[in-house]
Amino acid sequence: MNTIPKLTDVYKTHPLDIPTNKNLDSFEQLPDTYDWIQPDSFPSSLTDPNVSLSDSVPLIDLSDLPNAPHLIGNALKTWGVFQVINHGVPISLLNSMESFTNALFDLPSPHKLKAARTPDGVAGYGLPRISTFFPKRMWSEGFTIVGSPLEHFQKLWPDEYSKYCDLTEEYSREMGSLCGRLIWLALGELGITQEDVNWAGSNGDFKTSTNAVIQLNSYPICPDPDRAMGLGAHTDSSLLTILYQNNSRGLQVLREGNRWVMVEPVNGALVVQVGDLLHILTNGLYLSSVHQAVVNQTQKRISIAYFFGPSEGVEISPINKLVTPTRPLLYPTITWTEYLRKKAKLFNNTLSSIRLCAPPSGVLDINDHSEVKVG
Ligand SMILES: O=C(O)CCC(=O)C(=O)O
Ligand SMILES: [Fe+2]
Repeated sequence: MNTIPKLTDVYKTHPLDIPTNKNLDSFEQLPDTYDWIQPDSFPSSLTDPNVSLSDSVPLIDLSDLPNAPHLIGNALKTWGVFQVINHGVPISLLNSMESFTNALFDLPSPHKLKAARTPDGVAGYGLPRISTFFPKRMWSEGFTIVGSPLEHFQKLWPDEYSKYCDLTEEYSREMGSLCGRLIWLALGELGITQEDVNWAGSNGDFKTSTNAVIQLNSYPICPDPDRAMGLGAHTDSSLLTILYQNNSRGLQVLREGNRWVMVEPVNGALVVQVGDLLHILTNGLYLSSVHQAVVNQTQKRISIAYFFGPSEGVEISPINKLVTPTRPLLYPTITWTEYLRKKAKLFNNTLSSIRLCAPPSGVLDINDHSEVKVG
């Protein structure tokens, strides 16, 4: 019998019953329940003077050789995020995924609820799981795909489900191979080779040792965007996340723990973010990106996040070569499932809760708010 806990079982021990939003498009005024009280742990957002106008997230051309790997390494050490162009994922595929995502969220509410996520499940339609950690509701809805979406898609599109299954499968394949490529470029910059990562598979392609989750997000037009929040500040639990936001602004990343920077949309670009597990794998050298999504009054926004992580049962620990006398072992060995279980309870305190010793300076500690100015 297989006793390895499954990713889809993460919430079995910690069910969260999050009621879905009313149809957000119908509100002419922001209801009080969505009037966002700035969480005291991070600086506030759009209208905050701390939103930086001068800093911008690195934009890297993957075909720019031999410079790209070095630029990636630098971006991940200092920002934990970059945008990439010439990434090799066909623009037509990105366009199709965007149309599909719009089609999904444009379905009438009762129809979407046929594929609602259960309180102890991971996949399906619903509010962001992180909603429970914030005092007010978020101006967004989401749909999570783990493994095959067949059952849910059959409920949503009884006649057309197979074309959407094929589309998400192709998207997953393309994103998976891009993630593998990016991870090796990023690790190569730290002097890490395939021999140092024994779980990557015999030819290092991660094919049998990784898992993925696709998160579709929708942010309807908001009557009072300065008081609302699309998705509260968080880090992703993945190794790497690739986000497609097309031409719509909304994603902000926390820079040096004290100011938000808007990730300005670039045509055809993908946003690459370090997740908590890559931060652990690199013994804290690559920063887990703290980010949030804000909303706007003029244009509905969608985003598509692809979370790339290790398969169930793969144990992640800091790579030996990255543990030195000046950089002691920061994190214990942990699987993605174990990590997600902790995160379901501890949210943004998870990394610091498992940390084995104080981080050397330069490691972003999302719980160290001493420098953070609260709006
Ligand atoms: O919509 C965005 O820009 C961010 C989405 C995100 O951070 C997530 O799905 O984890
Ligand atoms: Fe995220």
